[in-house]
Amino acid sequence: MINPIIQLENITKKYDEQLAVNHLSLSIEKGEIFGLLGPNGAGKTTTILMMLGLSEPTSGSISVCGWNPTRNPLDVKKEVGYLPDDVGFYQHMTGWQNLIYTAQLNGIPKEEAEKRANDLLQKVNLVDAADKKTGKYSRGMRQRLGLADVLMKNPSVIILDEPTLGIDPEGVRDFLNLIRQLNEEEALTVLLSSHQLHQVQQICDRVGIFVKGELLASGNTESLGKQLFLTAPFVIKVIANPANETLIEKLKDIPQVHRIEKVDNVLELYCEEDVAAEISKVIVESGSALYEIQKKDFGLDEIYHRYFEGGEKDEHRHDKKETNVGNEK
Ligand SMILES: Nc1ncnc2c1ncn2[C@@H]1O[C@H](COP(=O)(O)OP(=O)(O)OP(=O)(O)O)[C@@H](O)[C@H]1O
Repeated sequence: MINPIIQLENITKKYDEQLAVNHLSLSIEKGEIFGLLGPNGAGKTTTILMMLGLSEPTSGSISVCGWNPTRNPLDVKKEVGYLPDDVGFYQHMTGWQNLIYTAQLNGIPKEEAEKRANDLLQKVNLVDAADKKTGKYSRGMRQRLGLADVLMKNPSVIILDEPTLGIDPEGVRDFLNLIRQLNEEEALTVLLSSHQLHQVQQICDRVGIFVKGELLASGNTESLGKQLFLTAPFVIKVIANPANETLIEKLKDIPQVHRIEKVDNVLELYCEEDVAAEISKVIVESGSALYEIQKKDFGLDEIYHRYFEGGEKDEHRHDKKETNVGNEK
């Protein structure tokens, strides 16, 4: 990594005997949007608190904007805006007043604070609600105000813990677009945690899959599939007629094909490489008609099912050959 702004090296965090984070190493580059993704209890919040200097790692080292958060929490606080999952405002104060109050706490001069509050309220689309008490804001409005609030001190990094929780689908889309826009316009580095892989992966440059305190894989979604499903990262879906045992036996002879699943005339071939051309050739040469062949977007659906719907297995680093029914090689 050329220019890491956040770097965790071999971080472990234990709460008494409970291991919350296990030998985590992670680098986040300046200007990227990184998604720390994993089911509840994976250790996401604990990791964030350690980056902010609000919790001390049991072992390992952390650098955020060049600072050690345990030793220099105030220097980290100046550079990093943090939006917790349960953002709270002074409910009797308006959105505008809350922002100005945050500016005062951060020692921002009045004139600059007012200008910044105006700009940010516009950016997060809350100009019309600026004079409304935050006690009357919806969850989505509070999240948008929260974003404006963390940006008041002009941070170089923002960390958002479960930022889409409790927002309706349209609100989620708007909120994520806003994060992307701010990342581009303000050259912000964004770290967000979520257990909603499908929701947030669209705006993340890279994601890390975090399960039971361990980072199982990180990268863009294609590379995640390859890392997590080592033996057969490609799934090729084929509709052929007849899709009988003779054809299946011939397809199994392709060395890169690990396993085949069949439902009616649809075959799904789990392969270690993209051998779609070879598969088409075998089907046509065997005399079957080939109606459709396509590469399935395997990584995300499978990752989602296995890691985010509670289906994760101890054998997570291997492909699930053993769970297949029917046409195992
Ligand atoms: N203060 C604490 N004392 C003891 N155990 C804790 C503490 N905070 C977290 N844990 C445990 O550490 C593990 C990781 O929790 P953490 O809150 O970091 O996960 P998470 O991925 O943020 O989950 P969620 O999405 O539910 O917030 C869990 O098993 C949790 O019970």
